[in-house]
Amino acid sequence: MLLEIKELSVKVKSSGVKVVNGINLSVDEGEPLLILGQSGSGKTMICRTLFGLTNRYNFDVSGQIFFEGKDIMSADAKKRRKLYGSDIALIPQNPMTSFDPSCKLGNQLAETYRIHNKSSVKAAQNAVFEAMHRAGLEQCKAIWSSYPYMLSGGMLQRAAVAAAIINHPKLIIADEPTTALDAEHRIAVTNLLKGLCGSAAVIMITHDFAVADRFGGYAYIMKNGVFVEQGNIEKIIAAPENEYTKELLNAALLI
Ligand SMILES: Nc1ncnc2c1ncn2[C@@H]1O[C@H](COP(=O)(O)OP(=O)(O)OP(=O)(O)O)[C@@H](O)[C@H]1O
Repeated sequence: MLLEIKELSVKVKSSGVKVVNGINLSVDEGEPLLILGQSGSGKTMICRTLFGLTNRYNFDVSGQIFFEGKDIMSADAKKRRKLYGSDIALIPQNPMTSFDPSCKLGNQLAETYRIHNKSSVKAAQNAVFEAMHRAGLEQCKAIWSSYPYMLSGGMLQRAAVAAAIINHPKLIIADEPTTALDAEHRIAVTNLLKGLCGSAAVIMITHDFAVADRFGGYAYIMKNGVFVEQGNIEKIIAAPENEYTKELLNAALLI
């Protein structure tokens, strides 16, 4: 087992609302996993908790998150910093806001590599080109010298994938990575992430059943902070059991 989440809850202190309410989830090495649900169901909050991004002044977090058998929620900040960006990587929703607009992409990717590896500038550059290549980016030298605004949304999301895979993570969490993309790039980025499974476990967070269907694997359907249905995505799409899943599927067919 690579990742195991046990009885995870996140309560908003000001309102007392549990936006994540006692969820359990596990993922094995190299496996794809889906978390599906409408906007506001709590998908991103799981992600934020995994990365230690739930501010303790605003949220009460309880439960356990084990990565390779070790509880990362009780690990000290130094150990967690070592994990994030190396063994556990995030692909954020909007590539336009995930990079520093004032810094060339090559330098940003090289920095991601050098934070976790003591390396020469040349070795970092090679690692960047290799990651760009694996993320399906061509003309790596031109992209290295580009600022984020110079790339299309699809290319920039591939650059975000390159940043995520540059340190060969064991777990990639992709938080709605296709939402900001047009249909063609949605398919390409979904295929790209699917292709990374095997070398890494990939958790795909999405509200899009077409993306989920293409990605495949075991799926958790989330509503109001709880998982209302889980199982293989093909089976869920063919014969959803929960009313909410049926509503989501019907809505997807209407779009
Ligand atoms: N800083 C915050 N303070 C209070 N409530 C919050 C805060 N951030 C998120 N929430 C609430 O937590 C719930 C879950 O939000 P979350 O962002 O996890 O949803 P989501 O399923 O990822 O939606 P989306 O697909 O739109 O990203 C929502 O009801 C949201 O209003």
